[in-house]
Amino acid sequence: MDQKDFKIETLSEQFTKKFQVTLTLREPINHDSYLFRFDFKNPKERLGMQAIQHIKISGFNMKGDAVERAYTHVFEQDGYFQIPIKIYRPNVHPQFPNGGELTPWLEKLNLNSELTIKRCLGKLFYHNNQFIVRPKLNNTWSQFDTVLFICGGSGITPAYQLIQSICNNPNDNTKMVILYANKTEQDIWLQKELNQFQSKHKDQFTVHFTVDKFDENWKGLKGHVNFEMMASTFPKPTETTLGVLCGPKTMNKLVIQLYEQFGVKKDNIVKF
Ligand SMILES: Cc1cc2nc3c(=O)[nH]c(=O)nc-3n(C[C@H](O)[C@H](O)[C@H](O)COP(=O)(O)OP(=O)(O)OC[C@H]3O[C@@H](n4cnc5c(N)ncnc54)[C@H](O)[C@@H]3O)c2cc1C
Repeated sequence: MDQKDFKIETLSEQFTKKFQVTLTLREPINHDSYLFRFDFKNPKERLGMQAIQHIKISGFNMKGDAVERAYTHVFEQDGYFQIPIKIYRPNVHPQFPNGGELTPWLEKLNLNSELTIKRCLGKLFYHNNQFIVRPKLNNTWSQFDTVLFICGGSGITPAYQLIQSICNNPNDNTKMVILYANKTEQDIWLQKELNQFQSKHKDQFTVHFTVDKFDENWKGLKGHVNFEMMASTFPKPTETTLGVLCGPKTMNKLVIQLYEQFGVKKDNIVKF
């Protein structure tokens, strides 16, 4: 697709059609997360979306009510795609005795079950070195020299999709720096893959991990993301700096304030 040909309306069918996929694999990643694999009926089919778009999975809560949630695939090949999913189990967190609505159902779903998904247009559209910020409201392509990311936990997946797309596009020299926050090192998703992107694209991509709890072997950053951490890891923002974020609600609220305080233009701050 060429930039000039892009119109949200032309993609509307892609984003309204619901279809069935089969859960074929659920491999543990750590204590509360799995890599889910979903297969299409047609072994040649793909999600075929631009970065950064997600899907919505429909399912049920424990009461049997229909629930829909957003997920971002991190890998796809002909016939299937994979998504890491964190499970919010009941009776784990004192504030949330019932756990999450959809993910406990996903954890218990039998392999080879069919489930319904649909493709969705996210808050940022990337194609060929250019972006549309908030594509539901705006049709203007912009170019950014630098993309800053602040992600927490499972919020890495949309960022990873964009990092992958930019690093794999030889015509895109956009610089990227990510601050990725987790409770412990075991909670970090895609650590190996992010480190590999950093080694392969030294001049373009830098990743910084920060964790709340650590032992004496931990070499990364420590504690919650704050202004000082941003100042020591991010380049000074300009008009063409994009600041993206994806994490838990309370973290997102703080990160938006931090980006503004750090000098990222308000219009260039995007929450996935
Ligand atoms: C664009 C986008 C892409 C996303 N991509 C992914 C992805 O690739 N992978 C992924 O895992 N998620 C992703 N998410 C998050 C996902 O959409 C769901 O919000 C998440 O799976 C929780 O769904 P739920 O119905 O189980 O929980 P909900 O009922 O929605 O409740 C979730 C909230 O309840 C609280 N909570 C409930 N139980 C617990 C518990 N045991 N411990 C701690 N807190 C608890 C937390 O505040 C948590 O945020 C994405 C979200 C967006 C917006």
